[in-house]
Amino acid sequence: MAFPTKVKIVEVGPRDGLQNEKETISAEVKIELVDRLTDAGFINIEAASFVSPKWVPQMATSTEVMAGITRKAGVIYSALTPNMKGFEGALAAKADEVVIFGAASEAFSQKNINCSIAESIERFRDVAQAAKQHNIRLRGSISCSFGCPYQGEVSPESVADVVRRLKDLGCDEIDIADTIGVGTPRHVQKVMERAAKEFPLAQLSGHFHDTYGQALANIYAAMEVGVSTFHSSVAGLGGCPYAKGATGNVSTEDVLYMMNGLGVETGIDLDKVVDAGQFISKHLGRKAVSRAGNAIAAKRAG
Ligand SMILES: CC(C)(COP(=O)([O-])OP(=O)([O-])OC[C@H]1O[C@@H](n2cnc3c(N)ncnc32)[C@H](O)[C@@H]1OP(=O)([O-])[O-])[C@@H](O)C(=O)NCCC(=O)NCCSC(=O)C[C@@](C)(O)CC(=O)[O-]
Repeated sequence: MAFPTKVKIVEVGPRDGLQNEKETISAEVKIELVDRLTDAGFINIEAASFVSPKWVPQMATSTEVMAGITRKAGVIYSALTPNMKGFEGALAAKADEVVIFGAASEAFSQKNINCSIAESIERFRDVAQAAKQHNIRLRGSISCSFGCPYQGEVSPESVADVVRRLKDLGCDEIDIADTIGVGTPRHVQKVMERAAKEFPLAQLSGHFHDTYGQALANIYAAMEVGVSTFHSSVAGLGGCPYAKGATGNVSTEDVLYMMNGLGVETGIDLDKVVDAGQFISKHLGRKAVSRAGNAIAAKRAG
């Protein structure tokens, strides 16, 4: 498989990045963040999550955020929808894509969405049908594809099994997620190649957290086997509420810096992403978790 010359970067900072923040972030700040990211050129931004506010309080403003953002034609604004209640919220908020999120680990499925993998697929079936009826794009996400904080090892076969089930539900894209950032490059290639036997490689994406500092290497390794869609988070925001110790997604600024150096097209303006990263980091009162973002900001400051 040829090394991609062009990649799609899905910006997940406004959802995955912010969902774990303890202090409530106002809808206005989230809206400004999404608008800055739209202006930077992303064609897919994960902006909201229609989950129980008791489970993830930070996402309770999702309706306001979706209503307040300035949408650009052609940009897909995605929202997480674990069940029909979530789907109804996303539909009312005019999400362009809904995300059903399961896991390759039974233990994580229980902790994250309070049901087994098989039960989750049944819940997702209704969401998938509704999404198709309303012509809304459907994405599936598979947590713990490289390891689980509760059960440890996760086999490529377990990932492939969930990929097959999500494919049967009609997903347009499927994310292979390293929730706790334990994957390493050869492992990533093995899992991606196995997943690609079940679902077209062009519609698979890599969602890497950088907990063990492997995310950029893992992205490069996934590109070597032909994966061309990746998730990242501005300023390296994030951490999963149900994966203790998990740090943020790989930082978007770092990914873009690497892609620019490789001459791989992204369509995204790195300088504007650095600005967005500095904006949200300032708001959160801490430094961005992005080597490239902080280096560029420091260079600009002289
Ligand atoms: C899935 C549920 C809802 C099941 O939770 P449950 O308790 O089993 O659900 P339930 O159907 O029994 O409902 C219980 C209560 O929740 C309400 N409820 C039920 N559904 C909704 C909804 N959609 N929106 C708002 N409220 C909802 C429902 O109305 C009821 O309210 P009550 O009567 O007690 O007042 C719950 O477990 C949940 O919300 N979990 C959140 C999980 C989550 O958001 N995790 C983080 C995102 S996943 C992630 O970050 C990983 C990813 C995608 O990034 C990839 C990776 O890196 O791994």
